Amino acid sequence: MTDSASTSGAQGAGTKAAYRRVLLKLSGEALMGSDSYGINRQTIEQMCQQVAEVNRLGVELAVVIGGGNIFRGVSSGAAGMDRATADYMGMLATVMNALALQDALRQTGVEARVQSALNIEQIVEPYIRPKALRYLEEGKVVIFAAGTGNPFFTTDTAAALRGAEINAELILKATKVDGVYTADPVKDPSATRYREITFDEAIMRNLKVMDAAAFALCRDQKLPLKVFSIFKTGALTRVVCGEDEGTLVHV
Ligand SMILES: Nc1ncnc2c1ncn2[C@@H]1O[C@H](COP(=O)(O)OP(=O)(O)O)[C@@H](O)[C@H]1O
Ligand SMILES: O=c1ccn([C@@H]2O[C@H](COP(=O)(O)OP(=O)(O)O)[C@@H](O)[C@H]2O)c(=O)[nH]1
Repeated sequence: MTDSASTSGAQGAGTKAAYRRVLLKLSGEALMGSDSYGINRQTIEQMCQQVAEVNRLGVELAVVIGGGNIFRGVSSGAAGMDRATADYMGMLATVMNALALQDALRQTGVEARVQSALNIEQIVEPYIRPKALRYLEEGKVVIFAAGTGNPFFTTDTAAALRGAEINAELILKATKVDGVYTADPVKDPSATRYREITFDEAIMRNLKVMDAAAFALCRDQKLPLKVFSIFKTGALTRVVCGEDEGTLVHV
């Protein structure tokens, strides 16, 4: 936990934020909600409400959005394709999600800017770090699209990378499960949830809630990570307020 809340002025409706700047990794696949493809309207609206709440608390929020709801380089739909080509398609999928999220946030009354790691300037502005920092200081949500801009990576790694670049105090991984478990809870119902765990232990135990490259980058940069459910109402605010929610992964 940081002590920045006292200096951030991040207060609202009796709730006090524990962080000044955070990076939220939003799973593309989780955006599908109960659908089998694309973006579920109810899920994205619910997420936008939560983002708006955090924005109102005065917390600077950047988002890295995934693309698994549309295309994944390693999916069966990409079987037989050149891996790098499939990954570029996956990155383009994240740009579509970023635009959808920006639009949904605008409808919720939150100003957001999209920056892409791949140049598609007719659609979104390119990633320019100082500009992203300026937007954050202005209270705008910055959505980082196209992952790291490189094939063979994931948006989890992009979250760790951008989180380190913008000096985020915490990476928030909003996903389909409510934390890190002793085993994949989808496959093993007897798995139990950790309240906290170190990066080394998570890597050593091969707990696959985030890929190893992302874990390693967070660990090396001493960037703590909270894993929590995208579907639990109010969970994002509780995490940002330092409450007991999900799993904290730390050095
Ligand atoms: N030890 C574990 N604890 C929690 N989730 C796990 C674990 N091992 C595998 N998972 C799976 O990892 C998924 C989240 O990671 P990932 O596939 O990267 O999803 P996302 O689309 O959120 O990036 C969860 O839905 C869960 O089923
Ligand atoms: O830096 C990156 C980020 C993403 N991707 C591609 O984009 C897809 C979608 O991202 P991801 O699987 O991380 O999305 P999520 O799991 O959040 O739905 C990946 O499968 C990769 O094919 C990539 O090649 N490089």
